[in-house]
Amino acid sequence: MLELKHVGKTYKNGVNALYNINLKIDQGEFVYIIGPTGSGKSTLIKLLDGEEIPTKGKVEVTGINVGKLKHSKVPLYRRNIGVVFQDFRLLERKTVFENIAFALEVINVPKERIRKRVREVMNLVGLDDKGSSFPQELSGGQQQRVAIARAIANKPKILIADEPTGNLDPQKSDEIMTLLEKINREEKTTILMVTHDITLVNKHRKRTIALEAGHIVADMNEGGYIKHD
Ligand SMILES: Nc1ncnc2c1ncn2[C@@H]1O[C@H](COP(=O)(O)OP(=O)(O)OP(=O)(O)O)[C@@H](O)[C@H]1O
Repeated sequence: MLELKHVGKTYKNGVNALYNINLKIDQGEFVYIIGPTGSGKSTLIKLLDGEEIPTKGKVEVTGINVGKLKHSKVPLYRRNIGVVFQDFRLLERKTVFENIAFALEVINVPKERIRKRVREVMNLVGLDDKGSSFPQELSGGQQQRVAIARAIANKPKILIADEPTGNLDPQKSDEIMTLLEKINREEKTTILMVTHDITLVNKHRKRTIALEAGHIVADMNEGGYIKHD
């Protein structure tokens, strides 16, 4: 479902961010991407969502050659991918319900379907009773749940979670992991999670891809990565 073949990325300023990356991720996998700062994790994600174009090789996602997509086709392609960030990025003036609904409104989903799906994902993330709350009225963990609900509302094939637990305490981080595992299981979403949280990686063991200075230095099926930045 996702394949990188001999992918290299050199930015315009001459920085080499990735070298000869070969990687295959199957539908339904849950994969961690770890590595020290500057190792190329964000670049890898940007190549997947079409924000950046590889300077070498081929990035293929759901059969689409992402690096060759026309600019005008990128928004439609991105509907395949949901993204969650460390800092939640919710719309402060909209309620929880509206935040999630908005993601569907912008892609012209009919109103009735929006209502149904928003209720469904609010239930999935355990926030049935928070529809009319505003983001500031929620805890960090709850805000991240809303961001996750919004990211999966249109049933993307891939969910990219970029340090989703970076702003949360260990217990809340654990709960978010459990939620992501449930989404992976129930919605069959392929999940790529970038993280610095080695405790989580060691506790919720999964395939773990480690980057260092633009190279894949390890790809471990059962995780259990013990190394410090
Ligand atoms: N837009 C850009 N232009 C030029 N160089 C860039 C750009 N984005 C990233 N880089 C460089 O590419 C390399 C990889 O950066 P990247 O952001 O992918 O690392 P990262 O692993 O995501 O780091 P972090 O954990 O700090 O987010 C770094 O040397 C960085 O300075």
